[in-house]
Amino acid sequence: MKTFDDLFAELERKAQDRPEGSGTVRELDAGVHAIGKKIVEEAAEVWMAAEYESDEATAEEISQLLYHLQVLLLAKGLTPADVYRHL
Ligand SMILES: N=c1c2ncn([C@@H]3O[C@H](COP(=O)(O)OP(=O)(O)OP(=O)(O)O)[C@@H](O)[C@H]3O)c2ncn1[C@@H]1O[C@H](COP(=O)(O)O)[C@@H](O)[C@H]1O
Repeated sequence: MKTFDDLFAELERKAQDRPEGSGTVRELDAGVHAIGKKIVEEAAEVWMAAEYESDEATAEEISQLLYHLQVLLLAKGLTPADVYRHL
């Protein structure tokens, strides 16, 4: 099972190697403004799923929100350690 840190390591490699067809590369190229909009959209989907959908659907929406937050970390040159420091 993939963890938060596993996913971040994978996305760092994608950002570096820029493989064809990577959604992460596409999103990084779109920039912080576009990534921020995805985060807001996914956060709303988490809220709606939690109120009106199943636990499984909620977990899936949370995974997508975490993914987009990680893309924002990469776009800003931050790492999970920069976040963990504040937890
Ligand atoms: N975990 C994710 C992940 N979660 C969410 N997403 C993206 O976020 C979108 C969210 O889905 P929605 O249901 O909101 O879809 P949507 O609004 O129709 O999406 P778009 O039109 O914006 O693509 C998905 O279409 C994906 O583009 C993800 N994209 C990639 N990953 C993982 O990231 C890694 C690298 O992916 P690539 O860079 O694409 O190779 C792989 O391990 C992937 O599994």
